[in-house]
Amino acid sequence: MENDPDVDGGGVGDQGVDGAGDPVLRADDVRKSYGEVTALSGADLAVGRGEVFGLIGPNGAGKTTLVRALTGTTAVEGTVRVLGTAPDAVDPERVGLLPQSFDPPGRLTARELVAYYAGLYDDARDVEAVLEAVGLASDADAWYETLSGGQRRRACVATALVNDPDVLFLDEPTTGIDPAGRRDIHRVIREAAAAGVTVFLTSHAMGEVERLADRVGLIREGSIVAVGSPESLIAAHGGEPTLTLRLEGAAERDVVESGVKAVRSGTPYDARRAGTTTARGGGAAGMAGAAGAAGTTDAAGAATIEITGVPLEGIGAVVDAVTDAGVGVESASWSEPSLEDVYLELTGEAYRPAGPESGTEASTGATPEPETKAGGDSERPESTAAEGSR
Ligand SMILES: Nc1ncnc2c1ncn2[C@@H]1O[C@H](COP(=O)(O)OP(=O)(O)OP(=O)(O)O)[C@@H](O)[C@H]1O
Repeated sequence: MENDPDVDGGGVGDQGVDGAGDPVLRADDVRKSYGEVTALSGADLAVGRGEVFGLIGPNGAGKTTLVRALTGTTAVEGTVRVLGTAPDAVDPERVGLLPQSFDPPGRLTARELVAYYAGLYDDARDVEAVLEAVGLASDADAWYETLSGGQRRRACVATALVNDPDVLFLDEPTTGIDPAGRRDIHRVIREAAAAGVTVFLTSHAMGEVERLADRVGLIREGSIVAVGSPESLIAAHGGEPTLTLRLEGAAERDVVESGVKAVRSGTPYDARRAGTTTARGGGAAGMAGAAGAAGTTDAAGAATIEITGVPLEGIGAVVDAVTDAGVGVESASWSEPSLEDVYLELTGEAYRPAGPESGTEASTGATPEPETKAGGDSERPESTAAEGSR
C-alpha cells in the first residue's frame, strides 16, 4: 500500500461507513491461487454505503478474482465481508452482479430476459422501469441475439439492477457500449449511488472511472497498491500539468532560449528544461539539462517550449511573460494529469486501449488547442477482453 497522506490505505473514511459503522464491503488479506498462478496476493479494501468504488489494474492483475471473492463465487483465503457477513451468506436480494462474462439465451427478448431475473426475487423492481433506466425500452421486444453489443450489455446491466440491490457489482459494465449507451449506464450508476447503493465497478475505461468513482483502487499483481479519490491519486501520482507554447517565427535557438528565460524569470513555476531540439530548429541540442522549460523544435520547424507545473489559472501569466519578452506565442496547449498517468506511474504500463481508439489520447504537447487528457471514455473493445483467454 502506498504510504501517502493524501491517499488512504483502503479505509473508508467518513463517507465509507454505513449506519452500523461497518463497511458494506471489506476484504482483508485476501489470497487466491489457481495452481501456480497467484491471482490475489493479500488484497485489502473497504467500501462504504453509497460509495462508487472503481477497481483498475492491468490485465490479469486480479480484478475479476476480487469481484468473485466479494460475491462468494470463488473460495479464497483471508476475510471477506459483504453487508457484514460472509459473501455466500448474504441475502441474494441485496446483491446485484454483472459478471464480465455473461451470455444469456439468444432467443429471449430483452424484456423476457429482465423479467426472468425479476421472477427470481420476491420484491423485484418494475421490469419496464428497469428497461427504461438502461435505455432499452424501445428495443425490449428484440431477441437478445439480434441486439447490438451495446444493447446486450445494457440488458445485462438491467438484470443486475432488477432486484433493487444494496450492493451492485459491475465487472466491465460498459465494454462494447457506444458513448450514448455509456452515458445511460453512467447515469444509472450515479442514480443508484445517490439512492444509497454501494457500487463496485471494474473498468478499463480510465475516463469513466475518473468521472464515476468516489474512490479508486489500483490493483497490481493481486494486491491493492493505492486507494484514494481520483483527485488524490492524481495529485499523488499523476505528475504535473504541462503547458506547451508554440512560438512564432523561425525556430531559432535564441527564440527558444528567450522563451525559456522569460518563463523562468517572469513566472513562479518551477519548470524543468528537459527537451532537446532537432538540428532543423537551430541545433540547440546543448540546451538540455538545466532546470527550466523544455525547448524543442517540432517537426514543422516551429519553436516549442514546455513548462510543467502550470495550473490552469497560471497559463495567462506564462504567456504574458513570454510575449513581454518579445517572443510571440502562436498557440498554447495545456494538459493536466489524469488517472491514466496514475496508472502509468503505478503499474509501469502505459494505459493503451486496444483497437481504433488506441493512442488517440496521447498528448504530444504540441497540439494547437487546449486539451485535457481526462476527457475521453476510452474503452477496450469486447474482442480483446481477457475473459476469452482462459
Ligand atoms: N479460473 C481460473 N483458472 C486459472 N487461472 C485463472 C482463473 N481465473 C483467473 N486466473 C488467473 O488469475 C490471474 C488474475 O485473473 P483475473 O481475471 O482476476 O484478472 P483481471 O485483472 O480481471 O484481468 P482482466 O483485466 O484481463 O480481466 C490471471 O493470471 C488469470 O489468468
